[in-house]
Amino acid sequence: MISMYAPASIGNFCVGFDSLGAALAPIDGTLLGDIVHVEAADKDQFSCIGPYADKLPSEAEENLAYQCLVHFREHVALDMPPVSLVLEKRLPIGSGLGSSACSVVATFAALNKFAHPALSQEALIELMADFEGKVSGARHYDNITPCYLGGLQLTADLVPNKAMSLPVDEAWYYVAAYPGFALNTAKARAVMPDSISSHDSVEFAQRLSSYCLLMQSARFDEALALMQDRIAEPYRQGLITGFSDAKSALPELGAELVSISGAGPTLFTICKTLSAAEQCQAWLRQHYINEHGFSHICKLDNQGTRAISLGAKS
Ligand SMILES: Nc1ncnc2c1ncn2[C@@H]1O[C@H](COP(=O)(O)OP(=O)(O)OP(=O)(O)O)[C@@H](O)[C@H]1O
Ligand SMILES: N[C@@H](CCO)C(=O)O
Repeated sequence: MISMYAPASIGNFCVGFDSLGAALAPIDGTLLGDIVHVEAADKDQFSCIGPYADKLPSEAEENLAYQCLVHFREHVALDMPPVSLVLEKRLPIGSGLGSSACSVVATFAALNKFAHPALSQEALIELMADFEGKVSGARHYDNITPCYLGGLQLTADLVPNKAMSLPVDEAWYYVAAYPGFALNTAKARAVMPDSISSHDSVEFAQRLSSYCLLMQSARFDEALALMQDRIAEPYRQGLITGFSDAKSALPELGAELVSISGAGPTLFTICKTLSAAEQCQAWLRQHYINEHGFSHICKLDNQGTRAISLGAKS
């Protein structure tokens, strides 16, 4: 059996709306992401299990992982033997952690490993983006490529091979806090204006290009000082109860940055020390997260999607 794990990710990464994303690895070893199991069977079978399986439509046809299987069989690997495909749905839906991307990436990566079709990495990434775009309201790569390739990725149609990896300060910690309610990505996109002014678009280009060059030059603190989201956050923060309070409170506890993860409602902080990350997490547990939420202190996941053995930590 092939068991493929795909990690959660932060879309937008504050300065890179639809263009910059990072994969997350909780420091306690928790597998924060979806797992897909594929093995040979007498006929194609699909099932969805795991803590968030009951939050998805019960019809297989409406599950992205099943749709990926059908597409793969009909258009990519026509001679693939029948398979049993099990999606272990471990990320909440509409969380801002790239939940649909996780299912799509884990499914295609598992099927790709099982059937070995002649598909380039770029073609596989495009296929993944097509399927994630079906539910999020637009086609973008900023959850897909960090989830698949790991690390921090500059990622878009114009980027060579769809993704370029950026170096990061390995000492930084990221606290990801899911408050316990869903925010639909399409809804969070709909509150944004259709167009932005030439001033704002020039500023966005300056900020993102400077950020990437500074990161590439290992001038991490200067890059961090540029981290502001003027594209999505002003419009989305009103959809996320508690975000403004967290944005005000956490810098006093050592957060260098507080921003929305993807379309929200998960927020993330960047901290330079573990003790600052722990203080931020304690505040978030008390003030931001309800009984259905969770938080993790993370590093970036530099491995991305990978085959795991079934004894792996959950
Ligand atoms: N395997 C799947 N994983 C996640 N969502 C799925 C899956 N299959 C179908 N869906 C549907 O896709 C939609 C996903 O919504 P949305 O894009 O808001 O969530 P998301 O991908 O979890 O968000 P985010 O990227 O912010 O974590 C929901 O309507 C959900 O029912
Ligand atoms: N870049 C996407 C990510 C969605 O998780 C958005 O912000 O809408």
